[in-house]
Amino acid sequence: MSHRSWSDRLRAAVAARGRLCVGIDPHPALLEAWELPRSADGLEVFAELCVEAFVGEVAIVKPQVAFFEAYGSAGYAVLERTVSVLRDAGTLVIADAKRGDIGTTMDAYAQAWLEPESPLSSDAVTVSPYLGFDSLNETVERAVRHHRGVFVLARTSNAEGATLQQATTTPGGSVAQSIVDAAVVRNRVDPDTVGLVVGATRDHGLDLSDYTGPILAPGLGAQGATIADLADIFRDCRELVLPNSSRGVLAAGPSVTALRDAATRLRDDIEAGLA
Ligand SMILES: O=C(O)c1cc(=O)[nH]c(=O)n1[C@@H]1O[C@H](COP(=O)(O)O)[C@@H](O)[C@H]1O
Repeated sequence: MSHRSWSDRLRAAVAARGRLCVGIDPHPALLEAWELPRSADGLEVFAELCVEAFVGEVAIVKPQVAFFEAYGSAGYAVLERTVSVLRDAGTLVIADAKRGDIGTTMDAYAQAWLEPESPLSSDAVTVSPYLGFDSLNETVERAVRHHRGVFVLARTSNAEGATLQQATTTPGGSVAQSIVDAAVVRNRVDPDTVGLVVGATRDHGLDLSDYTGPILAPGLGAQGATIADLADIFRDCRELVLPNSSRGVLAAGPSVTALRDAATRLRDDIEAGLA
């Protein structure tokens, strides 16, 4: 794969095809709506239709690992094929695996998602910093070595995140802000490597003024966030806001044309709304 930095590859992809990150989240209800079996075979067709619809149109695709893992090794085999077909076609892949553990174990997760020779090798992976930001050090170092990215949960889109993420730390400031601040420091060494996850569903209350890296912003559509919300919530840092929608786009399937139209319409609306 390319030896260009993650930052260069991400910025070039966004410049060419916009900021939208479409999710591949094969919920059982969606398999049913698409008249596919709830099995690894159904998953495979679902993923193939998504790939056909999104490749060449959107910059980034984010498969939600949980919906593949639910089918065990057969589901993982589908995920491996999906990730590699997308990447071979020049679409950036963020594996939404949300891993979080002690550093040495995290490094094994990082090996799975970020090592070039791994069958699950992706351009970036989502991780949880809630075992301590420094538990991610080995993961971030591996990402830098292989020109990949890491997206760290800061302020998530779900209501339940608030009590933990908005709690005040010993030095003062919220837990979520401490994650932002740690990302700012780490990115001074390797720009853009540490991305943040900040939900689009509410005002995050974060000071993002020193942060210039990518922000994955889930919550559009099914969780109720709108493009106007994005424009408002991220008013000072729109350049690398990567809005994510999964069910909001996937509801248009199973027609490849309808899926592609839903994705390109949303992509164009986002570009207009965040201009
Ligand atoms: O990391 C994520 O992508 C994520 C973080 C977050 O705060 N909220 C959130 O919804 N997500 C993921 O983003 C996707 C949102 O899906 P939809 O609600 O269908 O658009 C799911 O795969 C979630 O797991």
